[in-house]
Amino acid sequence: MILFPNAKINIGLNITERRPDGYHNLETIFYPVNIKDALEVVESDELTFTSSGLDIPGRAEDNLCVKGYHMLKKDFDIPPVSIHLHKNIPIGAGLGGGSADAAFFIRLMNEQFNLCISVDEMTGYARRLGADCAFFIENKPVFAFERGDEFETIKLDLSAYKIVLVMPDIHISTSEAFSGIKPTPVKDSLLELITEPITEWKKHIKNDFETSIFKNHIEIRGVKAALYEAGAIYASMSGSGASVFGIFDHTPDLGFLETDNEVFYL
Ligand SMILES: C[C@@](CO)(OP(=O)(O)O)[C@H](O)COP(=O)(O)OP(=O)(O)OC[C@H]1O[C@@H](n2ccc(N)nc2=O)[C@H](O)[C@@H]1O
Ligand SMILES: Nc1ncnc2c1ncn2[C@@H]1O[C@H](COP(=O)(O)OP(=O)(O)O)[C@@H](O)[C@H]1O
Repeated sequence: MILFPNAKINIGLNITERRPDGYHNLETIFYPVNIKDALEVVESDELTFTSSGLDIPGRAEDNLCVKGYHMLKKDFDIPPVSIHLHKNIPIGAGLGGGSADAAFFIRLMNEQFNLCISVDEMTGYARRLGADCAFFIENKPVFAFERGDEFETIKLDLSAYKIVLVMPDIHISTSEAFSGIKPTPVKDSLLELITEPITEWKKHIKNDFETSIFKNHIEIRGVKAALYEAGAIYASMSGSGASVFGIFDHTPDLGFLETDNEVFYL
């Protein structure tokens, strides 16, 4: 069976406090976007993992799909499988690509081997693999809170707009990004701010990672400024970076960004 795990963007990201477990409480909007990997699972004599497309740092046994397999194997009588991942979603980008693969792997195994795992249980399994992994089980726009793994569904439909995603040649790991953060409580919750017209978002909706990441990587700040100059209604770095997205009411000409960055018109 083949599934196509998609990326997400974060619209707003407030990191509010450090938790005793070493994680941070945060609030953000997760919104699914149309940039996808391809994930294939075939029953086999032994567990194997191969990949094509973008290079994935780290060993195959540390891939989140393989971790997902071992996690499920403890609780279910599943056969060995050959996993093939074609990687297209940029890595170290704040797009949750690895988390999407892991969540789609759980969904795929559930369907392929009739494991009868409920959506709530799949969400629980996904949460064990990574904070934003749980979002990709239902894969609908949500307000996320606590570690970013508790959700409230929101009505948000950006299909009338053009979303452009720009990936500079810089990769930032999530833990590196958290090291530059001083948590701050929020005045106005994103759950309220997101209901304002998109034209108002620029004034109030921010990503707390931008301050420290922009200080260390001035090029990323430049990409965001360029998106606003090109007419974006709203632009922001996604998650812990390094990708930046712009929301437009038309398809912009961003040819000038394409020499130094990868640009996706979604
Ligand atoms: C912070 C976000 C916002 O979208 O960053 P992105 O990865 O999407 O950029 C995500 O929730 C990340 O989710 P995910 O990438 O699954 O995080 P994990 O693998 O669980 O954690 C990686 C590391 O990030 C830090 N971490 C992550 C989530 C959180 N709420 N508090 C944290 O402090 C921890 O240091 C942890 O060891
Ligand atoms: N299926 C996968 N796809 C991408 N990265 C993966 C995968 N499985 C494990 N990883 C690891 O996760 C790291 C990317 O995580 P992170 O920096 O949080 O990225 P992102 O910006 O995509 O959320 C990679 O460096 C890689 O070592």
